[in-house]
Amino acid sequence: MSSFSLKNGVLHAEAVALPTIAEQFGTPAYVYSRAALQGALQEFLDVLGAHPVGSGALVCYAVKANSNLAILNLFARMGAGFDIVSGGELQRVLAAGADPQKVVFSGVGKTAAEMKQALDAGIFCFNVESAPELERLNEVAGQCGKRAPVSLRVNPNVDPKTHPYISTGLKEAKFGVAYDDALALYRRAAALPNIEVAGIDCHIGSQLLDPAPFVEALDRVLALIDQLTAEGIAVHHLDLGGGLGIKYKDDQVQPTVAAYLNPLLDKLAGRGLKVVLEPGRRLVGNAGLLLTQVEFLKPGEGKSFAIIDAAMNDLMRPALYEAWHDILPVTPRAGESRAYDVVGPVCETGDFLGQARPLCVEPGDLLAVMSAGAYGMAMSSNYNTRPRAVEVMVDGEQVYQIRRRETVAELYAGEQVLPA
Ligand SMILES: Cc1ncc(COP(=O)(O)O)c(C=O)c1O
Ligand SMILES: N[C@@H](CCCC[NH3+])C(=O)O
Repeated sequence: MSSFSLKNGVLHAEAVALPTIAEQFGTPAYVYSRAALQGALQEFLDVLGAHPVGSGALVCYAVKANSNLAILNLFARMGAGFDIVSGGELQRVLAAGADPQKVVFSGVGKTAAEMKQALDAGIFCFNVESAPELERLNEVAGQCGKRAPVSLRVNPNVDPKTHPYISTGLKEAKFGVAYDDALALYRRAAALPNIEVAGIDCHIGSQLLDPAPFVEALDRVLALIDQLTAEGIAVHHLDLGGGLGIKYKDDQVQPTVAAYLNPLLDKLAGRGLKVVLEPGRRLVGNAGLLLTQVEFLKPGEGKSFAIIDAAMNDLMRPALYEAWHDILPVTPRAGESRAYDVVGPVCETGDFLGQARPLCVEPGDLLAVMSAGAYGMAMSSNYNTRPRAVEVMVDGEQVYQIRRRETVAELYAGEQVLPA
């Protein structure tokens, strides 16, 4: 299912031609498809709904992947919960209409203020990532006169076989509690007066295209659950994290949600655990593209550059991870193509969105940087005093602006010069 396709030689988002969007909103622009967003979440809901273990499961969208209110609101309306990693994200999801009882709070550095904020909101669970965090949470909950529901994020030491920068479940990662320490920390949690052991959590990394490591991680977590049960420490839910990958490149195969989830759900039969999932990228990644215009061409002997009006500040994944995003001409030309490095105006050699891409383009042409819905806008910055791009959502023939383009004045509005 692609919501972005060529119609009469022009790339469309659903029923809307991308040049129309460029004319109305300018470039660079993030363009999302409502149908693709909802379809991606629905795939999870369908698989869960069809499995006996999946009823009562909670899909907590990982807000970090794309935190636009309109997207959060769409997911909330479909019954999703949210996985947050900051007080800011909590405020966002509540503003978007989230049910706090469907919010889980992950992250290695929760401040006391963030803990209080989440306790006051009445979130579903804190995914605790270290011993000192557990102690702090106990203290803050005591001050608030509450008991904090807790899962320990257990690090199963499984290799997710993904990019090292986005793998999180290995022993050497900063995330989670080491597998071998988890039992002792659960004992401590069970003994603390203001902590209520609620569940267990694990997340092994991002952009996994092979479901096997998820199964391996689950086996390790289940062994731990058995040890906990033997000690009389009951966990009621199992949070399997996010991490399911998407297809960025033609030669990649994107596993179906069923292929990923069913083997996991099968293993949980008869255990009576509520399942929680935290997908991020999979729900939004292929539902968004970055629309940009070619400013100049710099053909050369060695390298040729297509200089576009989007840059690493808009989409930093290529610069940060050498991540590959498909770059498509919006109105493909007939003619000979040349290998271009597609680069932005930012003053960094690493400011590229693609390298050696065969393209037949002219200045003024529009390009679509595909699969940019996840960790695109969310990781954008104002480097080089570049206002962040506009975001629009296409729904059939309608286009809605869901975040306006920033103005330069907004970028320095909080700054102040010294008195004369
Ligand atoms: C704790 C946690 N949950 C969920 C996610 C979402 O991951 P993804 O976007 O790969 O599904 C992440 C990011 O890797 C994470 O750190
Ligand atoms: N930002 C990363 C993924 C990090 C996942 C968050 N733990 C990416 O763009 O691929």
